[in-house]
Amino acid sequence: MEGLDRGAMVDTWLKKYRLMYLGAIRHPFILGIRDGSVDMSSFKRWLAQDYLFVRAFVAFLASVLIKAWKETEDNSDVDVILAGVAALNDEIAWFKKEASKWDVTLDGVEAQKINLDYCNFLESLMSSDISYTQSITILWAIEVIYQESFAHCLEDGSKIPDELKETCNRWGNESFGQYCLNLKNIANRRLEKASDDVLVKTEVSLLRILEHEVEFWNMSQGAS
Ligand SMILES: Cc1ncc(CO)c(N)n1
Repeated sequence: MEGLDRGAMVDTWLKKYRLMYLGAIRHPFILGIRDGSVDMSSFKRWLAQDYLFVRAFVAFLASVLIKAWKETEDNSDVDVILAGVAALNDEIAWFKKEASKWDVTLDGVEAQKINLDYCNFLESLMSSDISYTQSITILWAIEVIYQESFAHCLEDGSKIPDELKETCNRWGNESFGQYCLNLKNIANRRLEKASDDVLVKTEVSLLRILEHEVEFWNMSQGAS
């Protein structure tokens, strides 16, 4: 794609798909958490389903780690991803603790169709046929949507109920924001040198992630 400034490919895409992106990071479910009107049964459904999603996400992250190890020269990308792996370890423990606080059972909970579809898509992205450039960009997209969604809940004027503050902090905190920025910088650096084929594949999968993320919030509010 000659003539296109690829220095900040990810930012170009965010502009191009701004409305869809806003649909994901300013979803009514998130706005409900921010203003305290969220239906607690929706929150509990989200909690159990997201736990299942995160278990699949662990495997996806491991696949990105392997690609980074194979395809990068120094250790810096691997270190960024490894920090993400460590954070997911904490996250899984947090889900278990949070679920018991809300009397939500995680063992034996069944994934809803929307969740299964998303997990299947994620699994297709774990294949060794998918380039490191595409996977790191997808990793960034999945993380930044949660980061921007929950950071918005913490911004001025929010009325989040006390018992949901921990959830918002988990993804809305500054160090998670820094992690997302690190992922974004890696993605931009890789995309700058990517072939047109990789660029097209990455853009298409990025759009699908946006759709799956919106669907995931819809599911939390009862869609099936
Ligand atoms: C559905 C979904 N997307 C993104 C994240 C970020 O970790 C998550 N936990 N769940």
